[in-house]
Amino acid sequence: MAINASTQELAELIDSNLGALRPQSPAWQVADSPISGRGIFAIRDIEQGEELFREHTLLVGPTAHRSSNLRTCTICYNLPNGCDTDAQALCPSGCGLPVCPSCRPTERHQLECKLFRKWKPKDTERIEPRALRILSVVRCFFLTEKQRQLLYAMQANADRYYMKEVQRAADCFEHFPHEQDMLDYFYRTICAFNTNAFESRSRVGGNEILVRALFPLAGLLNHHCTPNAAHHFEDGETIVVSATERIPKGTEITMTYAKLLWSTLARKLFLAMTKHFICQCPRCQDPTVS
Ligand SMILES: C[S@@+](CC[C@H](N)C(=O)[O-])C[C@H]1O[C@@H](n2cnc3c(N)ncnc32)[C@H](O)[C@@H]1O
Repeated sequence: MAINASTQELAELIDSNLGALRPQSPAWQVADSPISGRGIFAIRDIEQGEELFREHTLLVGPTAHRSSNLRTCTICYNLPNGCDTDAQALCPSGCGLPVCPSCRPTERHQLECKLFRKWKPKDTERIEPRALRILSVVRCFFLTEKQRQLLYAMQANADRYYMKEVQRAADCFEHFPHEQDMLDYFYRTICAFNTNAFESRSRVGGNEILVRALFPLAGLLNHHCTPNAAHHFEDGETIVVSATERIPKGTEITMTYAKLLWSTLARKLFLAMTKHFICQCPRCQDPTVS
C-alpha cells in the first residue's frame, strides 16, 4: 500500500511523536535502507548494551489470544481482585469491554465505551475475544491528525486475508460500521499492524499481559538473522531498544523477526509466510549454514 511520506517527512513525524522520550543527541538516524525501504542507522559508534531509544506506543490493545487473561483491564492492564467471572470484569454500561472500576470514568475508556455501545455488542455477558482483538485497531479513530499521518507513513503490506479480522469482529456487533471509508481505514491499520506490530508479554503489577502494539520508530527496524539490537517492553506500552553488540558508525541497526535458533529454512518460510519477504541477509545466503 502506498506510503504517504518521504523518508525525511517520516523522520520528522517520528521525532515529534517521540516527544519527551526523544534522546537529547540520538546515536541513530532514519534513512533509506539497502535491506528494504527505510531503516535506522548508527551515526556514531554504539557500545554493546547501550540503550538506543525508548518509545511510547501509537496504537496498542490486547492480543486476546487464548493464552492471555481476557479479564485484564483494557486501559491499565491490571486484573482487579476478586474478578472471577466475565460479568465482574465487563464495563457495566454494556460496551463489552473489560475495564477495572478505577478506569471506567477515564476519558480514554469513555470514548471507546461510547463507540462500542453505538455498535451494540451482541453478547454483553461474556468477553468476546474477536471484539476485544479489534480494539487495538479501533483505537485508530482516536488518533490526532499528526498521528494519522504517521500511521499512513508506515509500511503496510496488503493481504486480503487481513480483512477477515474485521469481518470476525463485525459478527460480534449488531451495528458494526459498513461505510467504505471506515472499512478502508480499518484495513489500512490492520495492514500496518501486520507489517510492523510487536506482540509481547510484559508484567503490569502482578499480572502478565500479552499485547500487540505499533511503534513508528521501532517499526523501522529491518530484520536480520544476525541482528545487532533487541527490544523489551516496559509497562505494556513502552518499548526499549538496545544494542546487543558493538555497532560501528554507519551500520544499519537491525533486529530479528524470527527465532534465531530456527534453521535457515524455517526462518525463511516463517518470514515469507507471515512477513511477506524473502530474507537476503548473509546468513540466509550462506549454503554452508543450516
Ligand atoms: C517492520 S517493516 C521494517 C521497516 C520498513 N523497511 C519500512 O520502510 O517501513 C517490515 C518490512 O520491511 C521489509 N524488510 C524488513 N527486513 C527485511 C529483510 N531482511 N529482507 C527483505 N525485506 C525486509 C519487509 O517488506 C517487511 O515487511
